[in-house]
Amino acid sequence: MSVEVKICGLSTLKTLDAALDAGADYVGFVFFEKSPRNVEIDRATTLVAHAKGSATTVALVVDPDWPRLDEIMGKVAPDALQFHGSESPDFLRQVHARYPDTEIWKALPIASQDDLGQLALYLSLTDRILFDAKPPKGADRPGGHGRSFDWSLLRDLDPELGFMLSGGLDPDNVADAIRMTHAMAVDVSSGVESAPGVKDTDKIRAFIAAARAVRRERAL
Ligand SMILES: O=C(O)c1ccccc1N[C@@H]1O[C@H](COP(=O)(O)O)[C@@H](O)[C@H]1O
Repeated sequence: MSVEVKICGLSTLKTLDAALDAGADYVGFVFFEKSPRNVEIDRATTLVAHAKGSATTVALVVDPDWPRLDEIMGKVAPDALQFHGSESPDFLRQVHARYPDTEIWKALPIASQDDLGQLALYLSLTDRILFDAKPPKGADRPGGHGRSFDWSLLRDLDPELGFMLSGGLDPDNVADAIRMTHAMAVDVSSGVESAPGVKDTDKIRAFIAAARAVRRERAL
């Protein structure tokens, strides 16, 4: 069984190449000014063009307005949009109508069993659900804090949902996270950095190798 890997928050060619060479399935770029991983449109356009065909390119956005979304879609042209804010199901329906060829992903913040109730609202509208930890109180961004949540909350979910697990993953814990949740895909940002926004090529390689090792074990 194959575990897919996304490396998010890339902003340089060197670290993007490290992720691609190590076999990342997805590479993510953050379009949120308050994030230390925010990338400008011109740089993102270059990075996405470089990655096209090697990995699925994902633009992470947070409650974007239409001009911002149109700019990202018009210039950067990612394969997928990862909505990481409070976007409503109706808004995502409108995004799909406007960009029918683009995958729509939705991040859901999880801290308790009740939070899984959101799944029913978004499942049929999205190509992928991503579970993330809730941000700390007063945080100025909804993700990318290196915080994990109680993975056992996902234990009874149908792995066929194809959900992606994120939040506080790193090379040392990703194998346990996959074994416990049966996630079909994992996503990391802080856990492969040497400082906020500074990706570390050794950690990227170690993370992908650790996730791939679980794939081999599960295939035995
Ligand atoms: O990375 C960010 O700065 C960010 C900003 C706004 C929303 C989401 C963000 N990151 C995403 O959050 C999850 C978990 O990240 P981490 O591995 O715990 O750092 C992941 O999808 C990030 O891409």
